[in-house]
Amino acid sequence: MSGTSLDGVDAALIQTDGTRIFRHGPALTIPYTPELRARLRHILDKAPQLAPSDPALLSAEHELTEVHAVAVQQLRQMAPDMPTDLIGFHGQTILHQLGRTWQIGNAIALSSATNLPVIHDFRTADVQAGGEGAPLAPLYHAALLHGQPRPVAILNIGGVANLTLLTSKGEILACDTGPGNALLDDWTFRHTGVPYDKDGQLARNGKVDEPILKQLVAHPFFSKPAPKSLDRLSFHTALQDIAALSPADGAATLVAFTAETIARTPLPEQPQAWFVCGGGRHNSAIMEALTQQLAGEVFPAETLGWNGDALEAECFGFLAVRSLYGLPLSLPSTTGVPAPQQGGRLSYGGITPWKARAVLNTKVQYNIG
Ligand SMILES: Nc1ncnc2c1ncn2[C@@H]1O[C@H](COP(=O)(O)OP(=O)(O)OP(=O)(O)O)[C@@H](O)[C@H]1O
Ligand SMILES: CC(=O)N[C@H]1[C@@H]2OC[C@@H](O2)[C@@H](O)[C@@H]1O[C@H](C)C(=O)O
Repeated sequence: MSGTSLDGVDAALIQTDGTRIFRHGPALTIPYTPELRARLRHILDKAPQLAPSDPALLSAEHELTEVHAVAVQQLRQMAPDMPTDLIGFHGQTILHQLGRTWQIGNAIALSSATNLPVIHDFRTADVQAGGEGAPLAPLYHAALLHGQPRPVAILNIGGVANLTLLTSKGEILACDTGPGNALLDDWTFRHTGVPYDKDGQLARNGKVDEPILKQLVAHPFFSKPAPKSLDRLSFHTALQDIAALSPADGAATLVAFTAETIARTPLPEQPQAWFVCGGGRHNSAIMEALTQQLAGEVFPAETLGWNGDALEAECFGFLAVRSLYGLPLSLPSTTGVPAPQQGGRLSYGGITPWKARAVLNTKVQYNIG
């Protein structure tokens, strides 16, 4: 998984049948080099005008696929007792708009490099069926929350923030809530040259500009009921709105923007507990703002023994298995798709047919023609 923060590749091993989670294996992160991050950022800015054959795009895609291959190799070395059957490869989202979602990453090259089947392109089927194509983590979140007192939520604060609510009746409701860390990252980088506001230090020294915050949260997206999704750049104009503020006041205002839009998300029930994953939970300014604003208790994902930096990567392993079994990846209540939707595509580059067949035959009882 390489998320919208563009900070690098998160990889995790998981043992699952796509419904139950048998074992959380090791996880790791390989940061993108500042140079690759800058190139990806540039590609993201230009994505609506880019052709899939654009040389800069292909070269970045090649490089990020190599980082994924290294991540897989390192993970396998970390857990020699956990045989790896399948890779779930999300790729890097460079564009996400109504009716169009675009992740880059070369699944055939990853399969060739690792000698494993790869499931990728998780979002297209949902979008083609009329869904938002995101968020896709909710079915994994629901599996993780199995047995927890309800209503309960998982909140992911990545570049964009998204939540999954498991209602008292056990329904799974999900949406993107608004910005996570991405605006704060861009603002911090612009003013300090470092890629993110470590532990919220910059934001803590600032004061929220209430009139600007009021104007930012008035956007109709925030009062729209779930499901709904966002692009990394969806609220990027906020950086112009706060341009005249000091670096610290701007950071404080962006932290409040993230927390307040999470708290404002219209939900049928308020969760009694929120388990927070994603890099934003390391930002104590965000966590404190959430604790103040949310009715339920706020905990880092680690409270339940999870690795909050690995959940998204684990999710795409889980979804890869669901894809292989033909189980839905999304529901009307998670992406707005009209009916539960399968998804994902399988690539196996360079794998011998007999190995591919062996893997698939043990995983699904079906004939490969
Ligand atoms: N110690 C820290 N202090 C403050 N913020 C941090 C810290 N560590 C990570 N972050 C934030 O977390 C971000 C990375 O989060 P994460 O890896 O969950 O995002 P992502 O998976 O790329 O995004 P998305 O979930 O939107 O796809 C960093 O860009 C940074 O803003
Ligand atoms: C299009 C896309 O890549 N969206 C990401 C992004 O990052 C967080 C949020 O926005 C979420 O909707 C999604 O990622 C997670 C993994 C998801 O699909 O659940």
